[in-house]
Amino acid sequence: MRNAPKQTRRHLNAVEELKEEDDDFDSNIKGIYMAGFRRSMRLCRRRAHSTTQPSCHTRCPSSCYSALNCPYEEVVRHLRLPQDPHRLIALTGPSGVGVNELRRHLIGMNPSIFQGAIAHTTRAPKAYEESGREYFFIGREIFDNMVYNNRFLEYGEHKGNLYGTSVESAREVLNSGKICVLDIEPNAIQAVRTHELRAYIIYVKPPPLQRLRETRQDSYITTNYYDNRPFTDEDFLEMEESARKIESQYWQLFDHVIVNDELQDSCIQLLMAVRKAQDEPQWVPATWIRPRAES
Ligand SMILES: Nc1ncnc2c1ncn2[C@@H]1O[C@H](COP(=O)(O)OP(=O)(O)OP(=O)(O)O)[C@@H](O)[C@H]1O
Repeated sequence: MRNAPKQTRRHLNAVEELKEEDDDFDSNIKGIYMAGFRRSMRLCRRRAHSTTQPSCHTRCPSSCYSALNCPYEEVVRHLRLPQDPHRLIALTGPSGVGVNELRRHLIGMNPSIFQGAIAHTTRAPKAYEESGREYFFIGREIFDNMVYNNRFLEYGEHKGNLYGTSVESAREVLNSGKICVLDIEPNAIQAVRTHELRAYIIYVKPPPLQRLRETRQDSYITTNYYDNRPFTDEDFLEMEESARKIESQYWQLFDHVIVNDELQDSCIQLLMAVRKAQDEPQWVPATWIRPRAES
């Protein structure tokens, strides 16, 4: 689509406008409700990647302490106690690598254990939608207020509507005893690495180019024009370039890396990583265990 001639592009823009109502990703997959799994949010993120002016924003952790700016971070070995809430699982990676696919599979494997966080939006609900099920439908003023009060882990604008994942939504899943599984942009990692959410960060890495070509033969990439189309080599190269940038900036914050080659293998690796995160001792920032030592 990036190379579409002007005439085609104009036509695509018109199609895009006509399809404005179809912004969201299918919310009910095999009878399992996928709260928080939304194409609109992903498209908003993708646009942020392609411009220098980010349209997605993330929350500054309460202390604004940044492990990114600090060459060393004090860590301690920590085992979650059975009575403690689960650690949040945050999946991240370059666009198109399969972050959502893996998240969807994980939740689908056992929806009574894994759950996404319900997002907030300022867009109007559709006839079949209920606030608190597909989204929390709120007015712009309330949304702005939530932004002002630092209540979103990340938020962004898409087609004039605001979308965001709140700390409370994630907390609610964790407090219910389930494991909250989010897909986030790398720049939101800091927002979930908190004493409360204790996020376990899983980076989804693309396999080498030849394996991308082989494994994605029958896969489709979601474009900004809402038409799913087969992957091209240009998409793969873009994905690799994006992966390089993400890795150079965030590698030290990843708890686990999954090379998303064969989907089935990746799903098994993901399940094992999630179990380890919850049930085995892990290195975590010392400030999570002794919050006061942070200042
Ligand atoms: N291991 C894999 N093998 C084959 N196809 C895959 C694999 N992983 C993901 N896919 C397919 O690649 C496409 C893009 O995956 P997905 O939508 O999960 O990307 P993403 O990382 O969430 O990126 P974005 O947020 O930009 O959509 C989907 O069609 C998905 O089914």
